[in-house]
Amino acid sequence: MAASVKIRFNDATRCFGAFVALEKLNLEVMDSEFVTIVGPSGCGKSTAMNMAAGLLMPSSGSVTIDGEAVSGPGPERGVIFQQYALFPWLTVRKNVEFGLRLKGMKERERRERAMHYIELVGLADFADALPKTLSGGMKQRCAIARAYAVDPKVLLMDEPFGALDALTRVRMQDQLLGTWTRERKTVMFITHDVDEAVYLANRVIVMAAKPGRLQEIIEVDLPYPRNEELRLSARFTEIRNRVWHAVYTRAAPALQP
Ligand SMILES: Nc1ncnc2c1ncn2[C@@H]1O[C@H](COP(=O)(O)OP(=O)(O)OP(=O)(O)O)[C@@H](O)[C@H]1O
Repeated sequence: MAASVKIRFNDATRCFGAFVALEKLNLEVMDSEFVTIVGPSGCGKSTAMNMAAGLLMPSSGSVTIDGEAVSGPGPERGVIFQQYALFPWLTVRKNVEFGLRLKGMKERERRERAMHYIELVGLADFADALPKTLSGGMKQRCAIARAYAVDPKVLLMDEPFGALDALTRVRMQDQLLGTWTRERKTVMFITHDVDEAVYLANRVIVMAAKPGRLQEIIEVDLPYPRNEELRLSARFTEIRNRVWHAVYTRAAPALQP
């Protein structure tokens, strides 16, 4: 069966006053696809994602999810930012249960469901811990479990691993891919890290600035599951170099003196 379009940006444009932050973005993200978005600072990555999240409305054009125009935030879209945004006074489990409580789920079911996702991200031993006792990587895993628990159709992730050290980051990438392989949500993931963009994605969306716009789409025809060996392969290096070239030579020409 052919994959259906999950998220569609249709000439999506966003201005702030006279400033064009994003110009006529046309992009289709397929159901169950993992796309990453890279590009220089200010190219409209977060603007595009916030429009899909319903946190920002297009000035013209539209963004649809399953063919329905996005008109505000909704439970079918899980949003994860670089800052972990956990409730500091709630334990890991209570944080993960939060959205389920809002949905009116009964306590027992809520607890079971929360624990399932807490185990999935490897935090079972920390279910009763408060966020302040967790490392950055653990907090972000908690945020991911919380997003997954409400069973969104789409995960929107804005530089979720940007604040993590290199080793934790690589581990988080593997864990996220493991979860994605099992659950097959549609994922849009913003990053500044070209290696991360290639390692995770089916396709890398390269954007350019002034005005923010789509520059190029690069297919990543590497098989899943992906692993460290793959990162060292000639094919990975070749694709990484293509993305690098698109971002740093074409989307972000050298700064003028
Ligand atoms: N609320 C706002 N008011 C005015 N300008 C804004 C607003 N939000 C974003 N912009 C501008 O729009 C442009 C695109 O911003 P956006 O945050 O989408 O870029 P980005 O590609 O995500 O950047 P970065 O990689 O630095 O996070 C930037 O020049 C930014 O200054």
